[in-house]
Amino acid sequence: MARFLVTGGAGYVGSHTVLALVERGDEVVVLDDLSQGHRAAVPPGVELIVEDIANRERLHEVFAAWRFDGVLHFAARSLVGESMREPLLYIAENVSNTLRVAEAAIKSGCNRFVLSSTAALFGTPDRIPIDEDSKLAPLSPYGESKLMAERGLEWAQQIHGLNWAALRYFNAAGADPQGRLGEDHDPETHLIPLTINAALGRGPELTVFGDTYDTIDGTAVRDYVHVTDLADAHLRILDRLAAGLSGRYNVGNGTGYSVLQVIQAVERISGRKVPYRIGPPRAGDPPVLVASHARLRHDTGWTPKYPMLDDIVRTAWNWRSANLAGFAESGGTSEKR
Ligand SMILES: NC(=O)c1ccc[n+]([C@@H]2O[C@H](COP(=O)([O-])OP(=O)(O)OC[C@H]3O[C@@H](n4cnc5c(N)ncnc54)[C@H](O)[C@@H]3O)[C@@H](O)[C@H]2O)c1
Ligand SMILES: O=c1ccn([C@@H]2O[C@H](COP(=O)(O)OP(=O)(O)O[C@H]3O[C@H](CO)[C@H](O)[C@H](O)[C@H]3O)[C@@H](O)[C@H]2O)c(=O)[nH]1
Repeated sequence: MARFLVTGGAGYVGSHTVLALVERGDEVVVLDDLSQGHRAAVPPGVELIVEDIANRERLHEVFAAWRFDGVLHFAARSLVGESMREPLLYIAENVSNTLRVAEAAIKSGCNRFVLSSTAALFGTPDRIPIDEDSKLAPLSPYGESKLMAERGLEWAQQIHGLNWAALRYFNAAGADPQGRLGEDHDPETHLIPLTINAALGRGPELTVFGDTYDTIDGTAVRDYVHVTDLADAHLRILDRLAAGLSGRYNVGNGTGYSVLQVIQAVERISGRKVPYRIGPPRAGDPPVLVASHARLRHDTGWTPKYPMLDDIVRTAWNWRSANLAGFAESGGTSEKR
């Protein structure tokens, strides 16, 4: 059994990963300021420290007190659109917070670090599928901030011997197949929950951002990867870091689906019509993002257990239709900044 700190562990991808760690018998402490996360997303028995990771002194105290074997760093600002309005805030916060967590880890002797990174590093990719050697050219301050964080960690490896990995998620999607957790952001910007809310009549009609791309039906194509598969990638990477092996990995299914295909999947699974209209393309949206996960599979044996879009959408639909008000229904609160 090992002990891990999970920053942002009350959020979407973090909470699913916490659950997977607990299920395999690891001890977990969550550090989250609940600006987006939910108390109810933290499993019973897991210590939740409500704190801003920008608090350097507190970080050092937490690392010194718990002597972690590793840290999984999810906490970040992660809205691409917001980053286009607040570039300096995004870069300053995401980079400095990541490096603060790494600094506290190193100082306490904890030398396994996993960074939640992103496909947004690649901007408009030079080839599909995107492998780890594809050109890095972020189109947003959000993507830039994650690239800079990766570079900082590389220096920490060279100079301090930190074993670290960047997991560059493509589009995290779906919900715990047993229905214990799901996706609940405020504001929600992600396609699948927005489409489900539109089908449920609980949100506005969906706007499809552009239908004139050079794709199967003119709408943008993304690689939706099940959040439980993402969680599994973290567990495998932690084992690899224990063997002293660092690396950067793209994490996606290797299959792309268009926005209209997602709408059709939600209609199939829910049995309801999705009200939508076609709008203009969203600034900075690449037409197609699809991952090669060959490196991750080769190095860790990872393969997606839920690669089919219908399965991804079904788990998201099951959770949302059973929790119409999200985590608020299970007594959870989000303590907004
Ligand atoms: N969801 C995706 O499709 C996706 C894709 C690529 C990368 N990522 C990255 O994965 C990570 C998790 O994404 P998510 O979708 O689960 O986001 P999320 O917003 O659901 O989770 C982030 C969590 O971090 C917490 N947090 C934010 N700032 C904090 C701070 N300063 N101090 C303490 N806690 C703080 C929030 O309260 C929240 O619980 C992020 O780093 C994001 O950039 C997500
Ligand atoms: O109302 C909407 C919302 C989204 N989309 C489209 O649906 C697709 C998926 O959009 P999301 O906003 O769900 O996700 P993104 O691909 O924009 O962004 C995700 O992947 C990025 C990597 O490229 C970042 O990592 C980011 O954090 C993560 O949310 C895109 O083609 C987008 O244009 C719509 O048509 N209408």
